[in-house]
Amino acid sequence: MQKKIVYLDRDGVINKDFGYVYEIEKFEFIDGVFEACKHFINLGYEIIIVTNQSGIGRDYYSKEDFIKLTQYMENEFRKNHIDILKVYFCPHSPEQNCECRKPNIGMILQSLNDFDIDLNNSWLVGDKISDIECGKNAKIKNRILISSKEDKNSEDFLVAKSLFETINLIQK
Ligand SMILES: O=P(O)(O)OC[C@@H](O)[C@H]1O[C@@H](OP(=O)(O)O)[C@@H](O)[C@@H](O)[C@@H]1O
Ligand SMILES: [Mg+2]
Ligand SMILES: [Zn+2]
Repeated sequence: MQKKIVYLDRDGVINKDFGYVYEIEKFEFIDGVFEACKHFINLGYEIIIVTNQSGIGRDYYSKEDFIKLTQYMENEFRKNHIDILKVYFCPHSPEQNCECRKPNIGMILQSLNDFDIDLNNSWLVGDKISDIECGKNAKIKNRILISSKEDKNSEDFLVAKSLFETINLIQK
C-alpha cells in the first residue's frame, strides 16, 4: 500500500526558529509537537521532515553539526514513541541555485524515489510561503501554513497557529 505522508518543515514548525539553530542547547521543541505527530500516526500517516539548512552552505555550522542535532531530535521523537520515516535537508546557500532548496522540490522528489508515496493523500506543513510553494510545485495535495499572524485560508493552503492546531485540520 502507498504511504500517506505528513511532510514537516523543521524550524518554526517542530522547534522554535531562533535563526540557524544547530546546537542541541538551542533546540527547543514547540509545545504540542509530539501530541500532533502521535495523532498523525494514529490516522495512518508517516512523517518526513524536509528542511532548508543554508547555515551549512553559509558556513555557520557543519554538516556534522546538523547530523548530530538530527540524531538528538529523532531520539527525542523516539522517546515519545514517534518514528520519523526520514529527514531530508538542503545544505546549500541560495547562491548555489540547487534543486533541493525549498521552494524547489528536490527533497520531495527524493522521497518519491525512496518510498511509494500517495501525494493525493499527503500533507505538507510549513511556516513560510516557500514551504507552501514547494508543496504546491511537488503536487502535495494538502498544505498548511503555520502562522501566528492573521493569514487566512486560501486556495493554496489552510492556516493553523501551531502544529498542535493542525490536529483539527488533519482528520483522515
Ligand atoms: O524552516 P526550515 O526549512 O526547517 O529551516 C530554515 C532554517 O534553516 C533557516 O532558514 C533561514 O532562511 P534562509 O535559508 O537563509 O533563507 C532563516 O529563516 C533562518 O532563520 C532559519 O533558521
Ligand atoms: Mg521553517
Ligand atoms: Zn539544496
